[in-house]
Parts: sequence; C-alpha cells; structure tokens
Amino acid sequence: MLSAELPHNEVQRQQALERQDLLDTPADPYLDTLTRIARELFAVRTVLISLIDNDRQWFMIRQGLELAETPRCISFCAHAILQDDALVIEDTHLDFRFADNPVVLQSPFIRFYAGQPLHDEDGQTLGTLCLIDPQPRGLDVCERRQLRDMAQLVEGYLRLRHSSRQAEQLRAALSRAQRKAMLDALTQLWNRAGLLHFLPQQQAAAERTGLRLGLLFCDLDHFKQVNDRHGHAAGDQVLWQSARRLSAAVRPQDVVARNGGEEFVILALVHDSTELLQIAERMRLAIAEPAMELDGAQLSQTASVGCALLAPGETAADALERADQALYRAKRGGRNRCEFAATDK
Ligand SMILES: Nc1nc2c(ncn2[C@@H]2O[C@H](COP(=O)(O)OP(=O)(O)OP(=O)(O)O)[C@@H](O)[C@H]2O)c(=O)[nH]1
Repeated sequence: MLSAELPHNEVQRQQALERQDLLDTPADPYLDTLTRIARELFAVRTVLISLIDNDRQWFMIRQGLELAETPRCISFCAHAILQDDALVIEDTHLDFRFADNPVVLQSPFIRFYAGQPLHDEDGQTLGTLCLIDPQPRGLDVCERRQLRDMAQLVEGYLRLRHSSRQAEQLRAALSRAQRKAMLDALTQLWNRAGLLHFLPQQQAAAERTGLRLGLLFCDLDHFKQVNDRHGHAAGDQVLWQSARRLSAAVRPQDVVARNGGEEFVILALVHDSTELLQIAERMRLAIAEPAMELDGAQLSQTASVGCALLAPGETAADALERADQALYRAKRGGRNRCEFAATDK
C-alpha cells in the first residue's frame, strides 16, 4: 500500500479547513439530499463528502458507510486531493497503491473509487466528493462530467453556508471541541448534551421573535424487534436513515437531536399548536414512508410522536417532560400516531 504524500501547500490547506469550520459538524440535510441523488445516479454503494484533516479523513456526509472517519494514511481521498481533476480507480485489485489497503482487503471492500477534489474559494483543496463500490467499474465521459458538476454544487453550497449568519452564530457559540462532544457518532445529530445546550438558545430565540418553542419527542416503534430479527447493524442503519429523514422533515434552523436509544427530540419555533402538530405529522410520515432500505431488503418502520409548546412561565425541563408524557400516550394509544400535550395556559 502506498500512503499519499502531503500536498505541497498542506499548511495553508489545513488553515483553510479550519477557517471553513467544517470538521465535526452535524450532518447537513441539503448535502444529504445531494449525495443521496448521487448514489442513485451513479448506482454505487457509497457516496461520501470526505474532508482530509491532519491525520484522518472525516466524513462530513456519508451515504452507505457506517464509518465516521478513517486514518489519513489509508485514505484514497488523500491521493485524490493531490490531483486537479477526479482520481478514478476502476479496480483497486489492479492498482499497487491500493490493492493491499485494509479498506480493500476488509470491509467496505473497496474495488471502485472515484474522488472529485473539492476546493474552497481560494482554490484550497478541502477534501472530495467520492463514489465507492465493492464491484470494479468505470466512469464514462458523461458520468465524469456529472461528478464534476455535483462537486461544483457542493463547493458552492459550502461557500454560501460558510458566509451565512447561521454558521456565524454556531461558530460564536461553540468551539470545535465542544461541538464534537455534542455530536452523536452513529447518527451525526446532536446528542443529549447538544440538545440541552441548544434548549435555552431556542427558548431565547422564541422570546425574541414572538414565536413559541415547540418540543417534539419521536420514538421508533417496536425497535427492539428490528435488532432481534435483523441484527444490531440493521438497527443502526434504521437509526441512521431515521435521523436523515427527520432532519429533512424540519427546517435547517430547527434542532434535531438523538436523545438516546431510538428516541429523537426536535426543537422548532412555531406560531401555534396547529403548526406544531403539522410538523409532528410530517415526522411520523417521514419515518413510515417509504420503507427503510436494509442492504436491498425493505423494512417497514413506524414512529410515535409526542409534542408540547413551552408554556409562559414554564421551565424547558417541564415542557420536555410534558412532551415525553404525550409520547407515552401516543405509544399507549396504539403507536404510529402523534399526541399533543395541551395546557390551559
Ligand atoms: N441497533 C441499535 N439499537 C439500539 C441502540 N440504542 C438502543 N437500541 C435498542 O433499542 C431498543 C429499544 O427497545 P424498547 O425501549 O423496548 O422499545 P421498542 O422496542 O422500540 O418499543 P416501543 O418504544 O414501546 O415501541 C433496545 O433493544 C435497545 O437495545 C443503538 O444505538 N443501535
């Protein structure tokens, strides 16, 4: 195996990566969508947005791969960033640089790789948009152009995101180390610590804007059976897909967290209970349809949702508790349904 050399401008490249503040960030619903389309368009097992950090490659977005990062020394993308255009390996077994790479010899058994370098506005290479498959194959001229075009969309989106106010606020509020500690490794959503961090911020935003803070608890139904019947890895895949679907079902400024196990909590600013229940229903439907994909097989999954509006004078902890009780009612009432915790306030 041949590890990639460092780019001649590695120091500036790392600085650019730090400046963009892309490492250890939660999954982004728009990039999720784009890479999902790429996966279907190119009919490959895995699509990644991979960022090349000092000693690791970190997957900012991943479709069809469980790993969150790998050491840089075995990274294909570390080779790809040395090129101007895509690095395409049609069959890793025939390439001395990769034939005995652990990710070729073991899971995910990479045979085909195509990585299009991603540049920032100053031309620094941050990482790649890459396609991976366990079968050898090529990329024709048209597919190479499509990959280039998609990478351009990713680059454009990252630039816009970088300059957006939201990113500014996130950066101001959290250091990278803090943010990393608040991310759930399996789903790339905020974890419970993240949820508790954002709760007072969302509460303050509600007061500032005159909106109400809605709290939604979403729990997958009979999830234990998924693990029991299909195995823990399949359960993890269902959690991953559920996380993506829930993120896509709400607005980017809403907070989506994994509260633990198979329970998700969403914080959303809304006008009233009608709007909150619409979001709850959207979340329920997002899990139910279409069926979850499990390595070719399909699995029906439903979720129950309990929601509450933070009442005037109420603590966020009490409102969370009421939303949790509403979830309990939804479960008791037959599951695959939404319940709202009414108050007289
Ligand atoms: N695969 C996987 N399973 C998990 C994870 N965290 C928790 N679980 C499983 O989630 C299941 C939750 O089971 P229960 O609390 O009984 O709930 P349930 O089967 O979903 O039933 P209801 O919530 O009552 O509809 C347990 O089997 C846990 O082992 C995880 O990270 N990965």
